[in-house]
Amino acid sequence: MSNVTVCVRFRPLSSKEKRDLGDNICIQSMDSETFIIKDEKEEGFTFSFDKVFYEESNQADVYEFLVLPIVRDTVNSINGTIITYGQTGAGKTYSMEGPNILESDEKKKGILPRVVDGLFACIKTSADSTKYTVKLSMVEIYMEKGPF
Ligand SMILES: Nc1ncnc2c1ncn2[C@@H]1O[C@H](COP(=O)(O)OP(=O)(O)OP(=O)(O)O)[C@@H](O)[C@H]1O
Repeated sequence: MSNVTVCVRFRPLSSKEKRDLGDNICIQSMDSETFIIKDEKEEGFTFSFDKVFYEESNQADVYEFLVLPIVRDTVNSINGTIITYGQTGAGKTYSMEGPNILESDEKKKGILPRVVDGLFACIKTSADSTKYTVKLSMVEIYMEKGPF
């Protein structure tokens, strides 16, 4: 795997989307790395990623595959960055924070609270007596402007 891991995540349709558009989706899953999008003429286009998180995937799946390796590297002084990218309503905030940044439901909490827990859990179990300084920053780029 390269130094950059690129995944795609599908979110479930909202009740409004189901009401307005029905619950047909144009995605056909091939496997955990590949899916096909069918256009209105039923022509299929195949896309592959390091991992595809389908709509039934949960926050822990995303954390374990994508984020935990970065957390582990960080404890070994290797910088890491996690970027969520997509149109409005795609699910960036949900993946990063969870349904609410103060989410206390273990299953629903997003990447950010898991990173903080994971980072300190890794430091706690590290065998040697290394002294750690932890710095973490978050930025939002909106309309190609920022960081905010
Ligand atoms: N994997 C998911 N499972 C369940 N609900 C989800 C999931 N991803 C997103 N949602 C829901 O979809 C809605 C839109 O998601 P979210 O606010 O995260 O989008 P966003 O990409 O951050 O949008 P914006 O760019 O407008 O801030 C929210 O109500 C969120 O709770």
